[in-house]
Amino acid sequence: MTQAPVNVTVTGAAGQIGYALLFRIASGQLLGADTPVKLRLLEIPQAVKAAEGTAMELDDGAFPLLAGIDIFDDPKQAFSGANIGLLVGARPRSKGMERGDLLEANGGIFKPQGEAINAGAADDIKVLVVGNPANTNALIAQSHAPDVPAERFTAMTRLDHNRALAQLAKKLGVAVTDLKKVAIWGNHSATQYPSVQHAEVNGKNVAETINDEAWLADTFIPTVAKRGAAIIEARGLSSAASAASAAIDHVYTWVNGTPEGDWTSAGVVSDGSYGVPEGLISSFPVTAKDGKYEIVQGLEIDEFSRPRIDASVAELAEERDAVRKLGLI
Ligand SMILES: NC(=O)c1ccc[n+]([C@@H]2O[C@H](COP(=O)([O-])OP(=O)(O)OC[C@H]3O[C@@H](n4cnc5c(N)ncnc54)[C@H](O)[C@@H]3O)[C@@H](O)[C@H]2O)c1
Ligand SMILES: O=C(O)C[C@H](O)C(=O)O
Repeated sequence: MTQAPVNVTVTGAAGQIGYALLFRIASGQLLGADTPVKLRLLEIPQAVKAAEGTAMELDDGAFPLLAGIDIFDDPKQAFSGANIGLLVGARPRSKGMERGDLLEANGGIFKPQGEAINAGAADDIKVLVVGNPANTNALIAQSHAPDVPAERFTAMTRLDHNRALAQLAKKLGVAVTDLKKVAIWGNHSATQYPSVQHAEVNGKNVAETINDEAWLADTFIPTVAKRGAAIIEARGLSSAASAASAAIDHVYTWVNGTPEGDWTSAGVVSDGSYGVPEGLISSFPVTAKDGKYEIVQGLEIDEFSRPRIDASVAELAEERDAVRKLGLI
């Protein structure tokens, strides 16, 4: 160990993503093999006992980098001193629940968590919201943390990015590492736009190499955009290990940077780039350097891409308007 432990707060710690995520954090995959971590787990009171069970298993892993585990049911305590916040716990949609009800229920979670981050997190706090609807939950939390730079709040679309890489690698018969500059635009929802407009396979344009616009429009895009629903249909539960893996990737890249000549995708606060209204937390192609995600600038957006980006961004604006109406932002 070469440095002081980093405090990582994980909400929804007793849930299925939490179970897949915590062991990878403890093993050093979130921040690197030289960085010890202290876990601060947040759960609702009814699930604290289950979180304690997971903590017992973490102890039993004898992870050299795991410097401590604390469990809370109070966001103020859980986020006190947090350097990284992984906001996984959210209210799932239940039978008969309308979209507005879901947004309101999640507002009740992400507003106090944003306030707690504002009140007590470390100055270098980085937040990743995984719990759905991730972009709008991130917006709610961010809007209640006025003292934290807005760009420290991000929403997860790395799972969508990874799904896009996997589908393209299969189609092209290449390794995922042969692909560069794939991008997810917009919302982490079925309206998202997984784009290959600028993507390269071993230095060649992906769309030209595939040479099949119908496959891109009618198979690739819906497969990626609806993959979450397909996993729920197949497993009877939403994606967990792949979501945890993507959360690890998102934070690792944020801290350690993107490779030269490539980018990744993340939901970040819009600065107005590409016609995305300023302040919305939308997915963009992003690079990471010196601990900051930045939107890739200056890309030409073609006629195929423009309406698809706009449609997903319009959905984000609707969600923002709905939570504004509910007084949540
Ligand atoms: N962004 C993505 O790519 C992505 C991918 C997969 C799943 N998700 C979302 O992640 C979320 C978690 O998924 P899961 O499968 O782990 O769900 P889960 O139901 O197994 O676990 C959620 C946990 O959150 C806890 N929780 C609820 N309210 C809380 C609060 N106020 N504070 C702390 N904990 C709270 C619950 O007690 C539960 O243990 C869901 O919203 C899911 O839709 C997002
Ligand atoms: O939980 C869901 O609704 C699906 C999840 O966001 C996913 O993309 O797998």
